[in-house]
Amino acid sequence: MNRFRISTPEGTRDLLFSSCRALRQTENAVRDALEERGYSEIITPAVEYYDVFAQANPELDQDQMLKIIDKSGRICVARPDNTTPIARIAATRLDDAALPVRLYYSQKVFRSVSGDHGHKGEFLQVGAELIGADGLAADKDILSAAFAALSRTGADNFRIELGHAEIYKALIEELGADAASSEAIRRLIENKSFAALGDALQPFGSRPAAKALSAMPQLFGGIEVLDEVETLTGNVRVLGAIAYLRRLYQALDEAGYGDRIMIDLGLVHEMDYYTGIMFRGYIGGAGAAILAGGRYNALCAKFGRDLPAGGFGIDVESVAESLQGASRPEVATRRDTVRIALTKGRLEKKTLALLKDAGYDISELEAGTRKLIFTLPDSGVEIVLSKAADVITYVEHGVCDMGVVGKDTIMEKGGSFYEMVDLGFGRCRFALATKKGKDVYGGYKTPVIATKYPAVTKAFFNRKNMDVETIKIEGSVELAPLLELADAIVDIVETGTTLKENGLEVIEDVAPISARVIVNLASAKMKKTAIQKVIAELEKGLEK
Ligand SMILES: Nc1ncnc2c1ncn2[C@@H]1O[C@H](COP(=O)(O)OP(=O)(O)OP(=O)(O)O)[C@@H](O)[C@H]1O
Ligand SMILES: O=P(O)(O)OC[C@H]1O[C@H](OP(=O)(O)OP(=O)(O)O)[C@H](O)[C@@H]1O
Repeated sequence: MNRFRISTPEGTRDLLFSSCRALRQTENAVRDALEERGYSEIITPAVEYYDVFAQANPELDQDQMLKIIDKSGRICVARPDNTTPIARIAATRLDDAALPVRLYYSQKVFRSVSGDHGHKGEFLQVGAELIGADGLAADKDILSAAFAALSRTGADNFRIELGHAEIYKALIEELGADAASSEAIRRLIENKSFAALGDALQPFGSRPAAKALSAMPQLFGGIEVLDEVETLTGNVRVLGAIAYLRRLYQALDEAGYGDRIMIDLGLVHEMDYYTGIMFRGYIGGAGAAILAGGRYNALCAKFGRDLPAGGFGIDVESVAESLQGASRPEVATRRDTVRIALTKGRLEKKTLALLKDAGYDISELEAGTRKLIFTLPDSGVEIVLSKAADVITYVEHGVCDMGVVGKDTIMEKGGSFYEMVDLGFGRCRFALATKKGKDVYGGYKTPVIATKYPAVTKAFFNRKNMDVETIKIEGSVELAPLLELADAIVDIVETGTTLKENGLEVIEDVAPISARVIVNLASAKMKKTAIQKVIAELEKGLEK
């Protein structure tokens, strides 16, 4: 263990001096705002039984829970979420308390993260829960607390967006899709993948629910979005949810928060958890939501007491970091710039040609220098050149607002971002290939598959219910079966020339590939107009 004596575990870090002061200042501001609104603090154990989270909140990914085995062999987890233990307490220890009860917490949550991604494995959350109350007044109470808490931190550029769980639920039920298609459609709405969503809804023809669902990824922005949806569907549950959001907006506007409210009707994650309004908060300089909350009327019942409830949690560390950075001049510039990460190599030329067609001055990029960051004159656009996987990293962390990257890299690396446009160039495919005439599936031996894309390969064979052994190869993967290291390969095939010239052949196609535009989750909201403009210009170039 000597090796690890000077480092901290993946996703954790020490905070010293000014960072501590900034964090505590933000934390205390949020706490004060909640105390003033009548919320009382509770503290729950840092370690709880796994069952608390597994049964109550199946949305929490068990891979991401940091597990600990106690002396009796029972599985415990470092608290991955603050709301679930509070629901446990509300349903059990507070059964004779007068309702509603307003609770708040200021404590860490923990996640098991893999190395080198820069994802946090522990963060301090301050949040509030209003338990035993339902309806407009209760939702207004919770959201007002969220607005008041963020205002109290001194942040001047934050927004909270509202959505409603009922909208997707009602439309997908009206559509009558099976469970697998419903989940595929939900994912595409969540990722704002307009084009792919259109394809997934194709089999449902011109059904009104299909039309309304296909518009969902685009239904975000100001309050006018609510008018739009009313022209798209006559579904009474959806119209009820829209009318409710309108009333809630009005109530919050009267309380002085109208300017800070955005709408996103494509908020569809954690569907079985949220039962009514859902909301997310964003702040300039943070690449992800810094606040998340909503109504979860079914949670307390999982602990034996049926109580309506709603609440939110704020990632105070990200808020503090954003506030600390806000005074730097480059941060102010970033607010008005759209920074695009381009994949160097095959995809670069075509993307630059599209930008040039759209009227951007790319002469500095054409000059063939070794520079990596370019400001396109008089456009508010910056270009960053990077390797494919890094495009995702930069966009995910919000240091670039958008990126152009192949679907192959997206499938292999995953991550949290919107995949907004299929640019249609850089076309190729993932395929399973082997030496001519070889039977990869024959016999009882576990097949060995060489690939640059182990995650894609495992997912492919998983869908086939087959166990394979993968070996990661960095390039010219075709060598592996020729050298008898592997039975087959999963690799990119474009013309098929490389396979042919090496005596290999495709056994099966795995997935089609093309270049995609990805957008950072916070930038999509905070810089919507500027980003939509760039996207529209790229798309216009494609039509030519
Ligand atoms: N024949 C092809 N081989 C590989 N990628 C292709 C091909 N045709 C299109 N592409 C797309 O181009 C993207 C970039 O490919 P490129 O080879 O330029 O980068 P890379 O594979 O990351 O680089 P390197 O070859 O240096 O590892 C791929 O991610 C893929 O989406
Ligand atoms: O079907 P084709 O048109 O022959 O193209 C496919 C080949 O191109 C890619 O390799 P690349 O040239 O990027 O080299 P790499 O293997 O080092 O990534 C891919 O990995 C295949 O080897």
